[in-house]
Amino acid sequence: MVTYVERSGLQVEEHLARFIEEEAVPGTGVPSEAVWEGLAAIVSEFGPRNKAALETRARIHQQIDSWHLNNRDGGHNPLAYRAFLEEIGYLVPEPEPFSIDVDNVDPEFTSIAGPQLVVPITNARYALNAANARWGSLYDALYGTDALGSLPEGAGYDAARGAQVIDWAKAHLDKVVPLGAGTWSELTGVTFDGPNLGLLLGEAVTALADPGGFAGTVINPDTGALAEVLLRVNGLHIRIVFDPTTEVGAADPAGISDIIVEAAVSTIMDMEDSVACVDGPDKALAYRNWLGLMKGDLTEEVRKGGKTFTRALNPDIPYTATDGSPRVLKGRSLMLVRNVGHLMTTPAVLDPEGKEIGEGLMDALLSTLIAMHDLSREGGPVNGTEGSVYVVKPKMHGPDEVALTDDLFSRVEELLGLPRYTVKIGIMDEERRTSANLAACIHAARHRVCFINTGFLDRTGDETSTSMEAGPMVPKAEMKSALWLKTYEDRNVDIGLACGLKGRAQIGKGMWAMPDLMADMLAQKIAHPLAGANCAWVPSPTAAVLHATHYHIVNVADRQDEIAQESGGAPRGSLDDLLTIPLLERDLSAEEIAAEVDNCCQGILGYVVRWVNHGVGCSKVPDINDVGLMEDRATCRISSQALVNWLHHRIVDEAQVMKAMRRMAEKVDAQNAGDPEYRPMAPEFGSHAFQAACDLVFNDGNWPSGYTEPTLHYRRLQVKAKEARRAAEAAVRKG
Ligand SMILES: CC(=O)SCCNC(=O)CCNC(=O)[C@H](O)C(C)(C)COP(=O)(O)OP(=O)(O)OC[C@H]1O[C@@H](n2cnc3c(N)ncnc32)[C@H](O)[C@@H]1OP(=O)(O)O
Ligand SMILES: O=CC(=O)O
Ligand SMILES: [Mg+2]
Repeated sequence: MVTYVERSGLQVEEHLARFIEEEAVPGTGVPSEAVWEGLAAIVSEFGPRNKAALETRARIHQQIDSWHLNNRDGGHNPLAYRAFLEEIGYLVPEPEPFSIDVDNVDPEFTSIAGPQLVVPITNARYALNAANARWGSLYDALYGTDALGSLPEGAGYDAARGAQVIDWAKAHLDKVVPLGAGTWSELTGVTFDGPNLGLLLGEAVTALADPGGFAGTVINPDTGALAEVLLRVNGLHIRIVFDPTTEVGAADPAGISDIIVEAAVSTIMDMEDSVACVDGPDKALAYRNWLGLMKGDLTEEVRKGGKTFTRALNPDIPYTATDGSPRVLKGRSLMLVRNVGHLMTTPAVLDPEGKEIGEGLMDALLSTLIAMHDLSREGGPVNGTEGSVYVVKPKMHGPDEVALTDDLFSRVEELLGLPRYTVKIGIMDEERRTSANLAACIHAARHRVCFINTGFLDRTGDETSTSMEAGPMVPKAEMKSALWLKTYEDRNVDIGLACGLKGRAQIGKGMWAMPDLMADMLAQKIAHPLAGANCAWVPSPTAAVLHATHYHIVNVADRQDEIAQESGGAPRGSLDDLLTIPLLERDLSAEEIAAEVDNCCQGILGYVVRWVNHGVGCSKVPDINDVGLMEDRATCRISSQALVNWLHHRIVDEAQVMKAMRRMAEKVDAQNAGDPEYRPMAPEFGSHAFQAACDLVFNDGNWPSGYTEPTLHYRRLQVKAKEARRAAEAAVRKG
């Protein structure tokens, strides 16, 4: 039973109300009443506009469905298709050439290219780790993963493996901060005097090939000995740590014990696709962790390797610059908060008619309110130094929806007494109507856009969903080489550059979704900076460390200039290429079909079972080949839409998919057998978790845009209600 309290005509779930009034509001200078009145005003002013945007989505979807049904037999006619899309307002006129006009954006967006980490905000242990992932050990990342081709064996330090790691890391330094003569592995010591760094190679002394790469030193305050030499490559710092008292340092000719790299330059604290927040208490948890991050006092007891310790946010790092002045490096990643999109409503707050309010409306006000603690902080490490709040807005369809977000934040600023455009927004380019009108979308937020990012996972789901009636789609793996996707990635960069994002905002690329395959990531993800992206998403701090090495090699600002020159300001790939539907144009063998069905079913079930039963919004789920894949709502959208599409076009039938679902449920149960909290789906197949997976697949396109949220929320709420009932009955029995 949910308990609500009345606030300014709204019914607010009690945990959320208490959190806002007792924890979030104090210290902001904004009275609680103003927050509730503000929320009520936003709900009444923006609720109808939000609803109208969703109706437009539905209308467009239905028009596109009809068009395909009417035109499917004559073969695809791109000209007629494009004219039709213009006619229904799916494609809007391009704005006149313009440059974004945004002020007070932190250097992490404007000038420092590097990895962007994403983390579920509801997991405080991970969120703290993420904020602290601004810095990470290159030695540890290479040693502890398959980056160099194999995984470590046993628990102790393997000196031979360590030697391989050190060789790789020093060879990397040779590439990105070379010495005037010799190599980093020959280094026996250093001297420093003002801007001059002397690098000793036995009897010989050399300098950095580019002396400007020396940024400063850290001296151990207890011993007065040199603790670190700071280098800077393409704006990113590298800390060479000297500690001959450690096993690694003692064995190193110069006493180097580690190489720490500036890794997660920015981090998205995610309230969207990697979390499972379905009610007031869940939303309060997400907001509470954001509050702790913004106040700087979030902590978490961590039990690990038989020890318990308290994890807190790292302090800044003091050092001495080459001119002798004391300076600090930021100890934490620059944090953004990802709000939910325009689709969902939340039972956490009911409007005066007793209806759920738009969850995105609530996120906008409350996540900005909470960030005011950072804006007003005096002393202590702050998040941004420029007085801005960074919000990522996902899943917007086209420029009108971006304008809605822009206006919403203007109203939020007004209500909270913040200067106009304090809130900067990151636009996820992850719905087809946004990609197809990207310049107009950027234009709609030109005074507050701090990034555009190709969320290719949601975007792939939307590709299938939008063109559901056009025919059967290629298998998931073939989507990656489809014309639309290459065009989408190229055009995003080209349009971003043409709209003046260079030096003012990030152009970002998507997630590496195989968290354990670090060798592959090291080999492949350099493609993102090479493509002109000044950030790209990684799933973990370790991945951030390894991906950082790519930005040492590639100077993104230079790449952006080259790309702009090559493309001559016009996007590579045409709009027609972008709109090319990835239809299946060959016969698939029965084995190919069965493998795709199994693969999709396993991914969906492996993700959904933890979401629905345990409220875990992002999981590493082993695929058919036992490779752990990052699954979140976007990947679940892809897999479920893939099956919906093949069912709809009779590539497979319901019986075949249901059989695969049951078989894969058994497999997922087996994969989770070691988890005492896990509740198996087989042999009954009647649980809400199993039903949720079936709802997503056997719905014949009933969920708007193929989103998974409606069914996941519904099923999770059912499970939570059942658990609450059981707890109440147990309490009664206990007396
Ligand atoms: C399409 C999109 O929207 S993508 C964006 C949404 N996706 C994400 O946010 C991905 C975030 N990543 C994750 O949630 C996790 O990395 C998963 C679920 C993929 C894998 O999690 P696990 O199986 O627990 O990871 P694994 O066991 O390999 O590592 C756990 C350790 O890494 C840390 N870690 C893993 N991922 C992260 C992260 N994203 N941020 C911070 N720390 C992390 C944990 O804190 C833990 O370390 P600790 O014991 O010191 O606390
Ligand atoms: O949000 C990211 C995506 O790929 O979707
Ligand atoms: Mg997404």
